[in-house]
Amino acid sequence: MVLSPVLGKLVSKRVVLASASPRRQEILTNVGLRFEVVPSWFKETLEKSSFAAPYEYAIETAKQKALEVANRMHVKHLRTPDIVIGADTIVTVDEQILEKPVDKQDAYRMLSRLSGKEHSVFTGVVIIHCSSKDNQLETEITDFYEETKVKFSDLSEELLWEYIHSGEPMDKAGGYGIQALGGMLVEYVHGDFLNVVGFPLNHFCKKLAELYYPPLKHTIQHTKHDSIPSVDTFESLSDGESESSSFKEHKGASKLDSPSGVICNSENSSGVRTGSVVPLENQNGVLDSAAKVPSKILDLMDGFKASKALFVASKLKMFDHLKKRSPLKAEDIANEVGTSVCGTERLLDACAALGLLEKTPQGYNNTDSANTYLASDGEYSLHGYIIHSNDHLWPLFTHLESAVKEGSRQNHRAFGKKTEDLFNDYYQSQEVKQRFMAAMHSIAHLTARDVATAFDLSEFKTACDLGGCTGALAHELIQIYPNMKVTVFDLPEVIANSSCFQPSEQYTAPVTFVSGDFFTDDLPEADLYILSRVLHDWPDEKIHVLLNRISTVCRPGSALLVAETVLDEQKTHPPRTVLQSLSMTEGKQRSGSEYKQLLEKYGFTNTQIKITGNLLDTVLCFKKSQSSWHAQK
Ligand SMILES: O=c1[nH]cc([C@@H]2O[C@H](COP(=O)(O)OP(=O)(O)OP(=O)(O)O)[C@@H](O)[C@H]2O)c(=O)[nH]1
Repeated sequence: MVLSPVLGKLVSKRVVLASASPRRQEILTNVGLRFEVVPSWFKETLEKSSFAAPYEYAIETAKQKALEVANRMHVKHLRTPDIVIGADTIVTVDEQILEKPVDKQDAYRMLSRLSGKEHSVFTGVVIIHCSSKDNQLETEITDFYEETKVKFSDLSEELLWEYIHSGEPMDKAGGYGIQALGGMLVEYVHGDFLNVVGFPLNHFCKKLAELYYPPLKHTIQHTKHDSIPSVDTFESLSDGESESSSFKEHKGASKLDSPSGVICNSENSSGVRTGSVVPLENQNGVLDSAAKVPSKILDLMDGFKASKALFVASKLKMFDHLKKRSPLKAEDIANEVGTSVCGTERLLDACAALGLLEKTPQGYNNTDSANTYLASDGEYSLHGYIIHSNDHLWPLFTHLESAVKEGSRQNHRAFGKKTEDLFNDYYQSQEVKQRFMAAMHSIAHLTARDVATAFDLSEFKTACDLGGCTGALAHELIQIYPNMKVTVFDLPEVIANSSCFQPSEQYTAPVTFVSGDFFTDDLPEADLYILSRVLHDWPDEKIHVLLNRISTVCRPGSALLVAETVLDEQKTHPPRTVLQSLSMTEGKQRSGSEYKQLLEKYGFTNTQIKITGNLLDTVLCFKKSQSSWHAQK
């Protein structure tokens, strides 16, 4: 796999695409980049005549779009992204810049100018690395542009108007979409096709490679850096926590003239070359193919060890101890948690190797991520979900072979109980119940902001989160939409245990908790119903009952918001969700078109899907009027 490592460097980062363009989202999603979409509010009104060249205008517009999003996220949502990507596509012909047509006449004006001629398409792209210092947003901006030449055939008036009436030109630079009907107008394309569509992917990957893996200084004159460097060089770099510092080191280093100032992936952190790597490098600082190892496969082989190390360190509350007091030596932690010193030291070293802890001569410290996500009182603690993964999912996955052979969930093998009995257990044992709720709360709290902001929900005055468990999403909704009244509807046993998960702050409009079973009891009235991480869990018969009931209580114009991870149409992405299916629940994960189809069956229309690039995507659909729904059935 030659392409992914450079994008893989972004996996552990909060990446935001500051663009409403569905094409940009698709291009980046298709190559496996996970990102959040936050469309920019920057109005494209810069004075074109003040730029010496059209590409400067495109770059500046892209920069303003991205900066607006970075600032807004930092100030308004108190969430500083790691990276914001912005882009702007323009067309130039006869020294004029064409953007998106404002109406059909404007589209006509643009397309008739392009008819029979060659024009240029420029996309300016900006990558902003953000950080927060003393609550101030700090940015490092990288920009570039790409030009592609496109020639149109002579367009007859009839063809031109037929194309305009298709509606395609309206949201596209220059008034055409080369990827669809507009492709029929094109005689030739010289350059990157995706640049015309709105995002120069090839140049973007090269830019990332340059940023994250600058070539060794002493080899620069030998290196024609026009392709994405080879994989193993990248993969030998660590991912995760240390990434941002490695980016800074590389950036700083690339500005230095002396080769000794370059910190590269074949040097250790003290700048000393590691013996085994040096002799294997070719002139470009890239490992020779004879020395290549299948890193990805090796990582997969070892993945279970890493998971278990994380689970055990979490279960033993090592991250909690280190959050309270650090640095701590292995003996201190062993004493606190009652484990052997030698075993504890090995586990702590493993956690340091995985980038979860820092090891210093004074002892071990939590990384920032460990404080935020792994300590049980961390702001976005995943502790509950990690314990659930260890105690519940791990035993199930050890029986994966039987699960695949039999095509069924392996609760009987893993826990000696049938699925139904195990489920009932959840609501009998207080400890298991709390553990399960803590797991659900971890994920709901972590994803609440994404789900609540994927669409503008301010038009809804009342919402009901069906199966809303601890109310994590409900609390986020009332924070973002202070005029909204939110009800959480869940089983009585769940509601009875939800009080310990409530945030300490007081809200003016509190969340209302109502107990009931959404398969049998009356559903509270609401303008917006929410099903977050519900549908994938249930078999079709149950989903039929649930959606039928929601559809019946939903008034025309009311809406349903579904939060799930939406699979790509091939159902191989995102891998986390595809792997989740292996637990063989009776439910299933769905693609965007499957959700759309499913919801339409129950009278929901105008389905919009937002791929957030994070843990949960969202699907919003509206209830049709009864008459039109029945007419269709
Ligand atoms: O052949 C094609 N050419 C252009 C496009 C699409 O056109 C728009 C260009 O507009 P802009 O760069 O201003 O981007 P917006 O859509 O307004 O989104 P932002 O939120 O990023 O400003 C872009 O969507 C291209 O994809 C096309 O589809 N085909």
